[in-house]
This record gives sequence, structure tokens and C-alpha cells, in this order.
Amino acid sequence: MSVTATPSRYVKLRRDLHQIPETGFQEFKTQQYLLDYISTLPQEHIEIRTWKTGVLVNVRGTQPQKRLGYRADMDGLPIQEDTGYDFRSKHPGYMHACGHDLHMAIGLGILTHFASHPVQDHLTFIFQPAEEGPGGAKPMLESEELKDWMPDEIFALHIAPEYPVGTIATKPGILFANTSELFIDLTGKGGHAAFPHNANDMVIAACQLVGQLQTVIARNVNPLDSAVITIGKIDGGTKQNIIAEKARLEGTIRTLSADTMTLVKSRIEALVHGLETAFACQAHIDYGSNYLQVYNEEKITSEFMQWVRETQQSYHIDLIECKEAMTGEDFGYFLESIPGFMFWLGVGTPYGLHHAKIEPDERSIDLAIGLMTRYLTWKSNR
Ligand SMILES: CC(=O)N[C@@H](CCC[C@H](N)C(=O)O)C(=O)O
Repeated sequence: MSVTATPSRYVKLRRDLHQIPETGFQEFKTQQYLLDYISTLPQEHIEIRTWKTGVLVNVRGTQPQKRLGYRADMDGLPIQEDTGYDFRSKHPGYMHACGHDLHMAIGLGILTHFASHPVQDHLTFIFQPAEEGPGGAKPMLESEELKDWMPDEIFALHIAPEYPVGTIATKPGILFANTSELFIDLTGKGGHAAFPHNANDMVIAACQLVGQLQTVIARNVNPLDSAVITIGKIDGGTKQNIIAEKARLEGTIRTLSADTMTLVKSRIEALVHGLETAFACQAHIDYGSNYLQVYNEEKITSEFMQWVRETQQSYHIDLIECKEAMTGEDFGYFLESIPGFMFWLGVGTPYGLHHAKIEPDERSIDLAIGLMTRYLTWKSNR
């Protein structure tokens, strides 16, 4: 278990935040926690705003020429925690299983430094709700609250269980995929388990559809391109001896190109239409929330990578140039209009993101705070 014996100030913040996971736009306790902490910082260089359940902080620069932004996401997931922590979630059925508790603690650590040591440029700290869904980045970018604090360059990180502490990974160009949620509702005809010929069984229809959907990836997407369809949840029926009238599939689509997303969706629609004919049922598709790819601006990312390689080894930070991943992140909307990058932060743990047992190595917290404090200072003073 990766729990530090004597937790630092920011590890303590992470542990507090870990106990109060809340889903998208419900982050009321989390927002209050952030506001309470930020109110303990020296106030002379900072201003604070809220936007929905998010928090924005402006650190006024001493001789500003530009504005740099740092973003951390805030929401947890509907997962029943199964870690060995004594600071486990106090919200049954909810957990910070995607590291947003670490992301926030790191954001607070960097902010703490700059609240008392402002640099030349203005800084905007963005604590953004609803990354896991329905997506807080896009509406936050369009909000009045962010308008006059809009960064000229922006940065963020995401924890990575597969890399050890001390390793960070990124690349210029595409880092994360385009995503679309996928919800398919099927309505047929229920009936007695013993008389299947009088019913249209939506459990059978759903099972067929789950298999058929994978043929879109295997047979419609160019094998040299990349796409994923994952059905993460199936609901159907009411009792073991009743033929199900309704079934619902819930999933997500991931593609590296926007064109492939259009292709995958049109093939899903064709298959679902065919299922309606085959099973004499009605089907409804809802694509929920869609996120844009995370695209790291080439020049700024390459410059960051070189800076890490040249200056951060004495701080025990190694950089890997990684490949893109099929994860999604609504930080892609920030990077669509503001140049910058996201990178993976190694937290070396055997359980992956979204797993009930994930226990990120907390030594990564102070390491990331140091890294980003040094980077923003360097970036601002050039
Ligand atoms: C880093 C990460 O795990 N992000 C999530 C984003 C979810 C987007 C949306 N709710 C979806 O499921 O498509 C991910 O699952 O990659």
C-alpha cells in the first residue's frame, strides 16, 4: 500500500478530498473545501471566483506580459471504494478513482507557492468540475467568470498508474482520444419465460448488439487507425422468469480522428436500425457528452520536454515520450483554443484508473508541485 507515513501538508489535503468524492456539477463539499483552504492563503496577490461548482483563482503578476493557466479537475466516480485506506470515501458508492483528489491537491500546492511568491505574469488556477461527465470544460470556457482571466497558455496533468513515481510522460500532438458516450435503449415485447414465441426478448437483442458493435471496430475501422467501443453497463429485464421488454446498454466510443468518430457512429446507427427490424423492437441512441481529443501544442510541449530533460534530473524527474492513449479528457476543449499541454504523472500502482482498489503513490504529489512551480516560474520569467 502506497501511503506515506508522515504526510505532507498537500498529502493531507489529498486525503481530505479523497473522503468527499462527488460527481459532475455536484461537487458542493469539494468546492467549499477548496474555498476554505484558499481563504487561508495570503490574499494580497489573489482574487477568487466561483463558476457553478468550480473555483477560479487569479494570481496577479508583478510585471505581466501574458497569463499562464493551470487546470485541475474535481469530480469523483460512482464506484464503491475497495482500498485499504483509513481515509477512504465517506460517500458510499462514490470514489476518487481517477486521481482528481491528487490533481486538486497538486493545484492547491502550486497555488500556495505563487500566492506568496507571485511571478511576472498573471496566473489563472482553474479547478474544473464534471470532467468525468457531462463535461465542465466547454461551458467553463464560455463563461463570463473566466473571460478576463483567460490564459494565453495552459497546462494540466493526469495521474498514470503504469509509470513509477518520478516519471512523467507526454508527447507533442495528440495525447488523448476523441470520446463520445453511448446509450442505447431497446424496447420490445415482454412475456412469460415459457412462451418466447409471443414476445420480443430485449435481453437476447442486447446480447446480440454487444457482439455486433465490436464488428464495427474489427471490420469497419481501418486497422491502421484506432478506435474503441466499450459497453460498460447493461440493464435489462425484471425477473428470471419474465422475458425482458426493455434493455439498456451504456458505453463509450473512442477514436483518434474526428472522421473515424463519424464513421463509427454511422455504423452503430446502421446496426441498431437492423436490430429493430430483426427483433421488431424500437431502439433509441443517445450520445451523451462528447469530448474533443487532447492535442498538445507541438512547440510548447517540445520546449517543456527539453526543459525537463535538461533541468529536472537533479529533482529525480525522468521524462518519457509516450504514445497516445484512448483515454478522454475535456481538457481537450481548453487546448482547442489555448496552446499548452497535458502530461501523465507517474503514481506507480498495480490497479488502473477507474479501479476500486487504486492507491496512487502519494510521493507524486509534492514532486508534481515542485515540478510545476519551477516550470511556471521559468515560463513566466522568459
Ligand atoms: C482520464 C479518464 O479516465 N477520463 C475519462 C473521461 C470520460 C469521458 C466520458 N464520460 C466518456 O465515458 O466517454 C475516460 O473514461 O477516459
